[in-house]
Amino acid sequence: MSLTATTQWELPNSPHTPKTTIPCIGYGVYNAAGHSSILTALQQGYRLLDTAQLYENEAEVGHAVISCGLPRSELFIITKIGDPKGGVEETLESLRDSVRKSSGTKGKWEGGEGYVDLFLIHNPLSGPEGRKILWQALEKLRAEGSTREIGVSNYGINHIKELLTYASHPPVINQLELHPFCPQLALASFCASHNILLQAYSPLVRARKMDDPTLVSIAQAHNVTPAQVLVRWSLQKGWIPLPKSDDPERIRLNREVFGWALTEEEMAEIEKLGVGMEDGQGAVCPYLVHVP
Ligand SMILES: NC(=O)C1=CN([C@@H]2O[C@H](COP(=O)(O)OP(=O)(O)OC[C@H]3O[C@@H](n4cnc5c(N)ncnc54)[C@H](OP(=O)(O)O)[C@@H]3O)[C@@H](O)[C@H]2O)C=CC1
Ligand SMILES: O=C(O)C(=O)[C@@H](O)[C@H](O)C(=O)CO
Repeated sequence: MSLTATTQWELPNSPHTPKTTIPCIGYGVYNAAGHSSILTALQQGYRLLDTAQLYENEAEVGHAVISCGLPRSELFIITKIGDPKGGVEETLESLRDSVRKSSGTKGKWEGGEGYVDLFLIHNPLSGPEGRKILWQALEKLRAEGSTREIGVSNYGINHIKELLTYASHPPVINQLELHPFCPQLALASFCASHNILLQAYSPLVRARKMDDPTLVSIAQAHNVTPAQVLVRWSLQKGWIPLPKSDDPERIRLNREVFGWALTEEEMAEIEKLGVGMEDGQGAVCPYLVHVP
């Protein structure tokens, strides 16, 4: 299948018929400057926005959803919760608060129409009991229609195996740090074998490798930037990259990754950059997939 700017992937583990689809690229808002950057991203064609309780900008995402002029059905809004707020019911209230903020409107449980498309557990740090409370609250949120899908982030193989012992449906997505310097090969292959799609966070390696000679030389060959090579590599791996920028020109360019492709040889050359970094040595975020 050829990739285009409007390609959507089906979520194989979606419990819905037809299965929910998700844009193949998104805009991440961690540390983003706010409403104006988010609106620029939407104007430039991004339709997926990735926020979190931690980022303290869910309300700015909600404001953009309401003010951007696009039909809500064209947007895909993701948010995340880090830890439980007591038991399942208290945690459900916290999830609902996020839905209200991120959708910019009242939620269904209070007579409104607000919903998000995907709610993730941000990381596995709350331990086995906490993770179970979070998932049970998320299942309730999905059951009432306040999120279409639920999933995880920074989950390692053991966390997913644990989740599968009590989940009514497997997670649709695992959002991970994924780029050439953090390839997470074993985890990526485990997720693929369980139909869990991968979202690639920090796909630009937080701009730390823009002068890497391999990336620079491949970028020159295609008359693009090293950032575009990183995003295109991620797409061709079958992941959903979430590049972040506050610069309008970079926001535009980071998504100009269609209509050209990396060759198999270039893909393999970039893959080699991660040899020896399979256990997270090249990670730029705290490496969480091995926490108990
Ligand atoms: N689930 C999780 O635990 C995590 C999720 N995420 C998600 O992933 C998103 C992206 O990850 P993030 O960590 O922000 O890192 P990215 O890899 O997207 O890098 C962002 C950095 O790269 C710079 N940059 C962007 N475009 C270019 C370019 N074309 N050339 C040079 N520099 C550029 C940005 O600066 P500038 O703005 O000035 O352009 C910024 O400093 C987050 O916003 C968040 O949504 C991120 C981390 C953890
Ligand atoms: O962006 C996120 O979702 C994160 O959890 C990370 O950015 C994390 O907070 C971090 O990078 C701390 O340095």
